[in-house]
Amino acid sequence: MRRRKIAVAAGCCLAFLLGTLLNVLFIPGSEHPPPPPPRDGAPPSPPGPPPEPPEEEEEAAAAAALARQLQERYEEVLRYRQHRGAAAAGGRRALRPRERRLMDLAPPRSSAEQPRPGAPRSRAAAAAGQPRGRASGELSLEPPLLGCRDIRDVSGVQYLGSGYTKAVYKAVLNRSLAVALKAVDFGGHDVAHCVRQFSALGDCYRLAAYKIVKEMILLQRLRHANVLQLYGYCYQDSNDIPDTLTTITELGSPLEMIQLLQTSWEDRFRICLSLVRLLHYLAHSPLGSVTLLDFRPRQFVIVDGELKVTDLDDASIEESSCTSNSDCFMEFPARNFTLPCSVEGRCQNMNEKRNLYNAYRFFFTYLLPHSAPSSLRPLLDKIVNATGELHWGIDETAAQLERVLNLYKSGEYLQNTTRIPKAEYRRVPEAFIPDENYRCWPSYHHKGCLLSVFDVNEAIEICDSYSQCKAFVLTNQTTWTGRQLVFFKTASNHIMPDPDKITYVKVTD
Ligand SMILES: Nc1ncnc2c1ncn2[C@@H]1O[C@H](COP(=O)(O)OP(=O)(O)OP(=O)(O)O)[C@@H](O)[C@H]1O
Repeated sequence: MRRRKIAVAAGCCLAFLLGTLLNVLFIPGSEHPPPPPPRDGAPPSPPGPPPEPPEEEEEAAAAAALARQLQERYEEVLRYRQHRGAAAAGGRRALRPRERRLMDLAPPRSSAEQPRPGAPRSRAAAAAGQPRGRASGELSLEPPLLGCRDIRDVSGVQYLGSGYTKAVYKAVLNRSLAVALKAVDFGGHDVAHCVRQFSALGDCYRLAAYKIVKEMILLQRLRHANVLQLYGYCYQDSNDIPDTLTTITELGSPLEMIQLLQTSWEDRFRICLSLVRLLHYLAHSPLGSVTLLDFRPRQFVIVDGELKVTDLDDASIEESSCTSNSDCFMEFPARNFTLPCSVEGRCQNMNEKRNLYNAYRFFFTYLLPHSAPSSLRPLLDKIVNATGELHWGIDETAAQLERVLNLYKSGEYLQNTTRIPKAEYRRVPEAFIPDENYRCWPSYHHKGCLLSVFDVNEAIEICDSYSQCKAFVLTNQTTWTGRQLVFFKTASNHIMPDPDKITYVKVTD
């Protein structure tokens, strides 16, 4: 079972986090980075010297444990950097300078892997502007790549959030581009816990920074509309630690479930659809089937109404090995599943199914059926039930959600409903009613009743069903599905000219 993460209370650590980040951001990187500090986690000495006193033995054991963890994280990062096929076929190839830099956090194992003292620090940045071909195993950050110089003079720095390992800030670059800056949270649980255990800030920083390197590699390799975009990165010395890493990514807003529950079905459906498109991509990704081991809503952000995954440090491509079905046991708080063990000794589609069940329990049950158009309810209920029972894989689930989208966009979902208007309406072209608003739910406008409709008949149907509705105004604005936004009004006493709008006034009740 995965460890339970402890959220860092934003307020209490804000000052410290901000200080840390500002240090990271504003201490200019030297052109010649110092060699890495000596590792605290040196392996225990080979047999020969006289036995050490117990305290020193304990220290050596702790150092060895930390070195092991560093080595494991380093190897994990390598696995993600190298394409699976390439790793199996060709072994390791020489690293290009930019990749070299990314792997500078590696625990040195041989002289060949040691970061070279005196190597120009700005190498990665200098190479950054040049396009690179995409080869398997390559971490090529394509232009426009942002780097240290871009975040040296930022404005509007604002704390956004933090978790177990990282702290995230909003910043405006060049007074124009708002981005998210992510760095290891020195005050976070991960570093604090490690320092308590090993008293080695430098190596504890590195251990945590591997998570950012892994995330950065995955953001780079998993290219999809619902994966947050990586804009660049910066290595700078900070807090006596050389080469602290800050990533620069697309900015989103944290996903607030309570807020989402108050939005229109159309917008909630968009979140579910973007999640399913993401999971479909992850199941068939260039790295193999990727599972998100930490699937809480806080691992996602919203960008222009679309859901995007931001936290990838807990993503995994390992498919569990098995000798029998009982090895393929998936445990969730309210349900357990046993998946079949394939003849190749792998739990079949476990990564995909884990994602899907988490999508069901964290998203679909809350967001999909609630206040959906009544004719779509049976299909939506079927999707919720099938994913809750893991009867479908991601391909079928994605196909069914796309079907819902088509029914909704094409207006086909309205065909089964009886559409006989109760009242008569007078059409007033190029006209608008500025006031006479009433509130309704879920409205796109906080003061008035602004809803999306497929066509004028649907608007009439809505106005007929509200006793306070006496008129409505078709705007020239549309939602993400192309539906028209309509203001519903309590009266039509003041009609104003507006070339982009059409008003309909109820003439009989
Ligand atoms: N690009 C972004 N735009 C806006 N907010 C973001 C962005 N990336 C992350 N956040 C916010 O910052 C928080 C912490 O980021 P992240 O999840 O990467 O850190 P973490 O330490 O791995 O967290 P956890 O322990 O929950 O896994 C997130 O919960 C999210 O709300």
